[in-house]
Amino acid sequence: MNLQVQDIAAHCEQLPERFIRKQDEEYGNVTNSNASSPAKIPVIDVSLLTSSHLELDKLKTAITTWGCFQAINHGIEGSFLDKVREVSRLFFDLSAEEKKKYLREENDLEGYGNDMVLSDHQILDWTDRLYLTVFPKHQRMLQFWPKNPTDFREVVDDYCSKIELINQVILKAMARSLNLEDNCFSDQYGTTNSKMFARFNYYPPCPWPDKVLGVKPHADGSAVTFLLQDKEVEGLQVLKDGQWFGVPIVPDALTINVGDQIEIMSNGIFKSPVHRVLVNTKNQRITLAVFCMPQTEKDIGPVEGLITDGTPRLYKNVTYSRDFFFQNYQHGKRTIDACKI
Ligand SMILES: O=C(O)CCC(=O)C(=O)O
Ligand SMILES: [Fe+2]
Repeated sequence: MNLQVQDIAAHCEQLPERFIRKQDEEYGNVTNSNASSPAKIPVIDVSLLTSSHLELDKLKTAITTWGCFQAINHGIEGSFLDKVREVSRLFFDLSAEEKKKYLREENDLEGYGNDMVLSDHQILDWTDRLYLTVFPKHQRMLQFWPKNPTDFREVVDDYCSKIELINQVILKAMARSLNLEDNCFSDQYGTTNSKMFARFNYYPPCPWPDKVLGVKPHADGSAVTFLLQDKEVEGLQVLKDGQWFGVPIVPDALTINVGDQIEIMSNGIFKSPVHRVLVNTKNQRITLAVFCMPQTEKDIGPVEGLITDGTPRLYKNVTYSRDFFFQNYQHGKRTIDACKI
């Protein structure tokens, strides 16, 4: 039977071999060493992005260097963020039997389960996930949307609609920070059917925290990712200049990072950061990552206005699909490298 990580954490006395990380496993050109420092990830006041040049400059600096920032004053109440955390926790608190109603198919992402196994050599992440397509709405697979807690669906729907509004603000601000037309990034999303996926991540406490990773080093295949961190337990690290930095918890902030698709659209100016997750012996950690991106059928590519004699085009036009992402990820390659000219 396919055990979830939550079951393994509760019942196994020995760490199953499949989870043991290789200390020197490579992803792109990244080495997976243990060392890390606390990070000074920039904090951006979203409410100022429409009026303040200073804040726009801060945003630009943040995403050209770190590729991520902590967003405050984004318009979502702290009490509502707590509600989102609560329904996420209540779902993972359900019995194993109850959660299995939402189990994903073996070779599909949608639904509840641990790592999708893509190859025999794959090292598994110490995490269980619930993965849901949220937008476009007609592509929701409601059989995977928990009925319990009873307000789960409503809260997630509401939260994701609020995230979409923030996404629009951020995309416009990114464009303006480069003196481009407001809509130059959002236009590439297509007028309908742009995509949003929600991934609820559950990291059980782990008796062998040095031997596993919550999530292996990766960059997101999204355009922009919105992460609601656990309120108390840290674990996320981001790679900058070859060094790992811990991402601290900022109360009521959303941790926002650029994904590969904005790196491509910005012709490499904005960076899609490599990140990973560590786990600990004592505390479970629950996060919610929301991935926003253009409709899959649509080609994306660098914005014309950014291509000049001095700054030639760095990326091809590509259709950045989920399959395209996983074909590269499976072989320890960065998808963005396959998009380079
Ligand atoms: O749980 C986290 O802190 C990050 C999760 C993540 O990187 C992802 O879901 O892509
Ligand atoms: Fe990620």
